[in-house]
Amino acid sequence: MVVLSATSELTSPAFGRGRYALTEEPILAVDEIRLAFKGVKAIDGVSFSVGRRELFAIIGPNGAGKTSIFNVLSGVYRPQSGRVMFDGANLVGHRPHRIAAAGMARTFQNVELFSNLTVLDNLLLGRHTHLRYGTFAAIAWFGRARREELAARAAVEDIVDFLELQQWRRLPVGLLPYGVQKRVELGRALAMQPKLLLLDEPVAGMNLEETEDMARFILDIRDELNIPMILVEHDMGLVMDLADRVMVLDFGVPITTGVPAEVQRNPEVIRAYLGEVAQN
Ligand SMILES: Nc1ncnc2c1ncn2[C@@H]1O[C@H](COP(=O)(O)OP(=O)(O)OP(=O)(O)O)[C@@H](O)[C@H]1O
Repeated sequence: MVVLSATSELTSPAFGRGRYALTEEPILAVDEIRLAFKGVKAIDGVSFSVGRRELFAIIGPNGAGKTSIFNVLSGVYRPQSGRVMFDGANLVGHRPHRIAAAGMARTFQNVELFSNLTVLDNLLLGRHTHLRYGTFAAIAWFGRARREELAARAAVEDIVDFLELQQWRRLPVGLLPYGVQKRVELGRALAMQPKLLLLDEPVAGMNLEETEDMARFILDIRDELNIPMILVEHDMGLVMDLADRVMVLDFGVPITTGVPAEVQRNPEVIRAYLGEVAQN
């Protein structure tokens, strides 16, 4: 597995002021969001921002509010208060499909693909948010419809190459090993040409080899495709190796946010989270 040292990158001239340079407007700025379910405070005043080249991780014990944050960002839940500025616009109150079309793509804890469709068709469905032709043009198959369809197919083939899915491209997704299905799901999110990618436990249930492959693809997405990401993941080794910064949540409240080396040393984090893991 590639091991990144976020601290050395921050001081490296190659990254200037770091991946979350304050001079650059962040792709995402979350301001004081709160969400409660019948008195249960799932998110209790959370603020953070994500830089345009950053891999930002959110960790915390079960029930800390990680998935709820993803659900607020992607429009599944509407927070009772707070703002979610995405590329300069407040997303609160927008429906999930509008947020996806604005450039926020998401993968899920459980594989959510059409298992009877091939890898290529699943990826083409991800691309669907970018097709702008109407029904008449689609039926007549001319002009813009044809051009856009050809562009979509070319983009999907690029993703197949990038994620090394060639050998499975014409097979139904349901027949593929779990680790490959998770990769196809990642591909479908990439097909949306996202400005920000939300990865919800991308290596959950994977064996070591599949985890290492996924870690490599995540780094390539950041470094070659220049797509910023938010990673929610229970695999601490993966988070500490990959993330530029980590936010630690406990009971819906951030305990700390910083580069992995700092976060790992924070006594409150050790007590609230890492300590708990160490005892298990
Ligand atoms: N739809 C819901 N209705 C009621 N309570 C909910 C709902 N969704 C989440 N919660 C509660 O909100 C809190 C945060 O849950 P959330 O799923 O966001 O945590 P998490 O950090 O993602 O946990 P895990 O690591 O187990 O996935 C928990 O107390 C949970 O029970």
